[in-house]
Amino acid sequence: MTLPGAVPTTNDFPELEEWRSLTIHQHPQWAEHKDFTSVINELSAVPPLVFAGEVDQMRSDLARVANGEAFLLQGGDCAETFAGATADKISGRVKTLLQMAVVLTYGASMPVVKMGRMAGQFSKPRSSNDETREGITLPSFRGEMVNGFDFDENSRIHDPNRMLTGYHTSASTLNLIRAFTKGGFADLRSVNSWNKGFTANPAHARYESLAAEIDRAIKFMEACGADFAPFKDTDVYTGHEALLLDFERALTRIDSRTYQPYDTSAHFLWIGERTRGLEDAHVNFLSKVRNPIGVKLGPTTTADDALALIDKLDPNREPGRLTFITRMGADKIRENLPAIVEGVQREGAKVVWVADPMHGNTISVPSGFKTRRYDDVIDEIRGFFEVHEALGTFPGGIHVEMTGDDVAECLGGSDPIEESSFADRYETLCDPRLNHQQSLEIAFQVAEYLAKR
Ligand SMILES: O=C[C@H](O)[C@H](O)COP(=O)(O)O
Ligand SMILES: C=C(OP(=O)(O)O)C(=O)O
Ligand SMILES: [Mn+2]
Repeated sequence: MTLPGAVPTTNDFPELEEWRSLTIHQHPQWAEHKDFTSVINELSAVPPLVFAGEVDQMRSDLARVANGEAFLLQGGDCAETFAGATADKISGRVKTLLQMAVVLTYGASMPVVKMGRMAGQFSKPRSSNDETREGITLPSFRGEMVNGFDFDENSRIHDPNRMLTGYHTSASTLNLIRAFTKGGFADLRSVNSWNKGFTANPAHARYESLAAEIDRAIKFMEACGADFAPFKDTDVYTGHEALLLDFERALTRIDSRTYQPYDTSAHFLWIGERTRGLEDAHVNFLSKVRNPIGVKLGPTTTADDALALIDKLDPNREPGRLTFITRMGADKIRENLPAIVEGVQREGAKVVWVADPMHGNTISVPSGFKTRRYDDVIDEIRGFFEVHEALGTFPGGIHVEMTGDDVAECLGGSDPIEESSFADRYETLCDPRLNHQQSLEIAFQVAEYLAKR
């Protein structure tokens, strides 16, 4: 659609400023910082990280998920780090995501929409504002776009200049994701061959037959002379929690085709469990941009909460606009989810339902590490599938904290991670992630459920 006249600017959209007068939780204390205004001015002028057309494409891909015609895989670090934006680490994560996606595509017999918690996942809501170690209390670490992880007074200051580093690190990460996924690296046959490393591990013998089926399907396509050119490229979208509204507002631009505001910091943005207050700043701001939006729903969510969020964030009931990411905990999902899904069903709204099996299953072990048990993660996913199957709704996807590295942060899996490995291989700055093997195992198990549906 081309509209006549000059393209408006964000100044022509006063509703983009409404959030400023509302209650805002989990926001950095940096408005008085001497560099705050210059940073915001700079961020308001930098090029967008994503284009509105791609955002629209993702919304329509998610509409297919809402309609039960595609499955969503969203994964990446709990908290990305600036130092972690290296070619090796980014390719490890992209590779793992693509490997999972191939297995899920086969299991679901449908396209998989792929989204990294990548290229922008640099800010964290925390349970507590402060952290105390050996009698010293400092502000909590809130992600590298806010403050530093090192436990010293200087590092924990909320510094708006970090938003600029966050922007540039997101840009270089996204550049590499695009290069990998459009430059032949994502070729279906290579991705499938990487999965052979997983099944070669005797601990994963039970997944061999599924892996062999996928391999045979690809060989069959080759034998038939199928053209593999379209399978050399793929789309990997980006998404992060839209926590820092200063940053999100500064990256918002008016699309020259539609004259509508888009938050160009990522394709997809979600609102966290701690900031989803209906009348609060985060819900207000995200209701004003055209991106597909997610909301995390924790164990206290009621059907009325979900319906009110739909009215605010998806008043036109547009499939693909709104994703509910449920994170109840393995022990609560079967009890809490049905009423919410039934309420949404009664209303006739079409949302994407996604399971985050991580955030309701965090525990602390005596050595002090935060962890999650692989079995709880799988159990929450299983509960999510059971509820949707019973209600006739579509379990649209999974959202996991994962990495391509061989870390030891979550317990268990078929090649089990034990607590004794945490001392050497626990690297996350916030929540524990599934390592490469655990991530693939989740994909194989979910593919088995999807194949049975
Ligand atoms: O990633 C989610 C939250 O930021 C995280 O779970 C909060 O962790 P905390 O309870 O240690 O603050
Ligand atoms: C903060 C997060 O989750 P939640 O809002 O569900 O706690 C997260 O996804 O890292
Ligand atoms: Mn997390």
